[in-house]
Amino acid sequence: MDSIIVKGGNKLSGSVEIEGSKNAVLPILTASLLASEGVSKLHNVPNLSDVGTLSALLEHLGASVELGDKTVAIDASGELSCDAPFNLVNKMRASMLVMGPLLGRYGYCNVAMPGGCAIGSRPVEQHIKGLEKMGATFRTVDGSFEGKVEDRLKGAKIYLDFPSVGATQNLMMAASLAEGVTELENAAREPEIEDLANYINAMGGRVSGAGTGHITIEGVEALKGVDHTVIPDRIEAGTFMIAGAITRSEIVLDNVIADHLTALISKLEEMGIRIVEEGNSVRVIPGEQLKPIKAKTLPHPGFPTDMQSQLMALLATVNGTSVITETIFENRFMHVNEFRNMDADISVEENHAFIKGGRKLSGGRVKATDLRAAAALILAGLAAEGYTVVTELKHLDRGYVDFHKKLEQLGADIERTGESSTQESVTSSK
Ligand SMILES: CC(=O)N[C@H]1[C@@H](OP(=O)(O)OP(=O)(O)OC[C@H]2O[C@@H](n3ccc(=O)[nH]c3=O)[C@H](O)[C@@H]2O)O[C@H](CO)[C@@H](O)[C@@H]1O
Ligand SMILES: C=C(OP(=O)(O)O)C(=O)O
Repeated sequence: MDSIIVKGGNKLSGSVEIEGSKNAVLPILTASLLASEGVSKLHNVPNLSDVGTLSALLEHLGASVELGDKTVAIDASGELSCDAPFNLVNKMRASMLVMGPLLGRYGYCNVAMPGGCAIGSRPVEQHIKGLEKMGATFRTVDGSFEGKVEDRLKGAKIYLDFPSVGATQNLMMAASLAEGVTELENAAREPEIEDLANYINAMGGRVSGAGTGHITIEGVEALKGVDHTVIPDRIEAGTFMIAGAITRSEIVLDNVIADHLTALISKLEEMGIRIVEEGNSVRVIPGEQLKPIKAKTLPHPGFPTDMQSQLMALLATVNGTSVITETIFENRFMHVNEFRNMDADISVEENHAFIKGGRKLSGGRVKATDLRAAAALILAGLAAEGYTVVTELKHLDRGYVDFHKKLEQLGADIERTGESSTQESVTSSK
């Protein structure tokens, strides 16, 4: 079984290059299905297993997908199939994002339900309700959502009960080929939504207001393939900010949009860590004595749930009691037990975690419970006494390119053992 072994205590120094965003490239890959002519070429694509998984699904649907060095070329101009089977959908939630493009282009989709996952049940009723408002009808057959549209989707006014990232993306894509204008109210405002809107607009679409809670989409007759460069991964960047902070080391992160990280940066500053912008780079300068804080996860521009476990690792090294409140996913404290195995003093009441920090963490054998927990446990290992062994790395490979190699380059004492000790994420999962 693959594992990462970290010996804690090393200081880090130097710089690290941040990859393109996983959560931006996945919807953009599915949006490529909207193009009935031309080829899309995506740049700054991270070499992640999720990209391989989704590419395999697009190929199953009939698109041709060519993976290169940080690029993917997608030709979806031929006739596509509209059936996304369970074995290709169950590995990742983002597979649901083929629904909007298929309904928009063909008026039909049959997409298996990915089901719940470690961090919560993750229902999709906001996706379905919005698509129904645009004229689709759904039935569930053998665990799949079969959606049909008479003729063509129609623009509609849609209010989202919660600013769901995935629902906003699915509806934006569907509406781009609908007849008339769609207005999304209480839409998600994540930077990845803006990146998707920019891609759709370059393809010939008409999306305005992305990045705000009110998005307007004017449907067009057809879209075409284009070149697009994916935005930097704000969560990978945030994870490396914490790598600097948890080892009390000054490091530099290259290829970062600091404006996408305002909530995290403000929390780190509150703790006594300076984050200095230097063009497209940021320098992380931890103070000597860090302070405990309170943080609450919220939809963007609030503090991201995808940074919650990494922040918890850091707070476990800071004297005093910190409190983290998780409001996005009902079951995203699975890593707490693993941190406890490293001697962290953390208690959980409902959706609040109380972290009594300052006691030296000790190495141990721990299991990644989800993607971000994998990174968080490795970060904790950097600060722990002795050796930490982190297993279940399939989660890590979904979202981090060469994580251990990047940390080693910065000076960490870390190695990866097992079959895929050299990460070959994209090709191995396709
Ligand atoms: C590939 C990708 O971009 N994944 C991100 C995306 O996931 P994803 O798009 O799945 O996240 P959503 O914003 O949709 O989900 C947030 C919350 O809303 C709930 N919900 C969502 C849809 C719905 O129809 N009904 C419903 O109740 C979910 O169960 C969850 O509790 O945003 C999450 C929240 O920032 C991030 O953690 C994920 O990394
Ligand atoms: C939860 C995450 O991703 P996904 O929605 O793809 O599971 C994440 O990136 O932390």
